[in-house]
Parts: sequence; structure tokens; C-alpha cells
Amino acid sequence: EEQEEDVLRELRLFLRNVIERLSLDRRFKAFTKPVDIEEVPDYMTVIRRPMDLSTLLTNIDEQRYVTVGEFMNDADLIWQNALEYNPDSDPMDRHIRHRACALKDTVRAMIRDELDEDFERVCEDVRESR
Ligand SMILES: O=C(C1CCC1)N1C[C@@H]2C[C@H]3C[C@@H](O)[C@@H](O)[C@]2(C1)O3
Repeated sequence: EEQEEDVLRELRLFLRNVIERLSLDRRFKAFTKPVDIEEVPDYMTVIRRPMDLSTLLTNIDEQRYVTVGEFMNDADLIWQNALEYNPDSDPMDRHIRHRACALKDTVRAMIRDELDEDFERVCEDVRESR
């Protein structure tokens, strides 16, 4: 009912704000758009579920996330894929993995610091009711 739509609208606003702030952080520029498969032809053979900040934003607007947990499952793909595709000891891979770890920690800190537990519980109740 209306109250459910109010909760989901507030969730979308919170998640868009998280992505906006991540996208402004220069460390995370490589995560803002899908990996260019012309530039990296084998990427799709290694990474089954590509993800990036712009795709997260599209998913929010398409109302795919009813809980923060569902959003986190996709957000985690961004850094997990980066660690998987860039595992080598060369400086470029290490640089990407450092930024991937920073992205992981930054998202978790934002959620821990800014998401009310009771609000997430209401979102989970909405999910269970559907
Ligand atoms: O994994 C990634 C992105 C970095 C975080 C996501 N890429 C795979 C390629 C390997 C490395 C160097 C360039 O070839 C560039 O195309 C990529 C992009 O970085």
C-alpha cells in the first residue's frame, strides 16, 4: 500500500545518494562505467556478472532493490570482479585491487553509519510480503 511505496522511495533516495558520493570519489573512477569489452575482449569469459556504479543506478531506477541487502549483493560484485580479474602482482593490478578494497570498505561504512536498522527491517518485511 502507500506506506510501502513511501519506504521504497526513501530506500531509492538513500541508495542513489550513496552511489552519487562514490561516483564523485576519484579513487573509484574505474568502477563508474562497465568494463569496455572492446578494450578487454576476454572480460566476459572471466567475469560472469559484470557490475558498475552506473548499472547500480539504473537498477535502482528500475526499482530492482527492495532491501539494502539486495543492493549490497550487486554492489559487492564491483569489487569482487575487480579482485578476480586483476589478480597479478604487477603494479596496475595491485592498484586496482587497492581501490576495490577501498570501495568495499567505503560502501560498508556508509551503510553501517547511515542506514537505520529499523528502516532496513521494514524493507525486509516488504520483501517477504511480496
Ligand atoms: O577490471 C577492470 C576495471 C578496473 C576495475 C574494473 N578492467 C579490466 C582491464 C584491466 C586493467 C587495465 C585496462 O586494460 C582496463 O581496461 C581494465 C579495466 O583495467
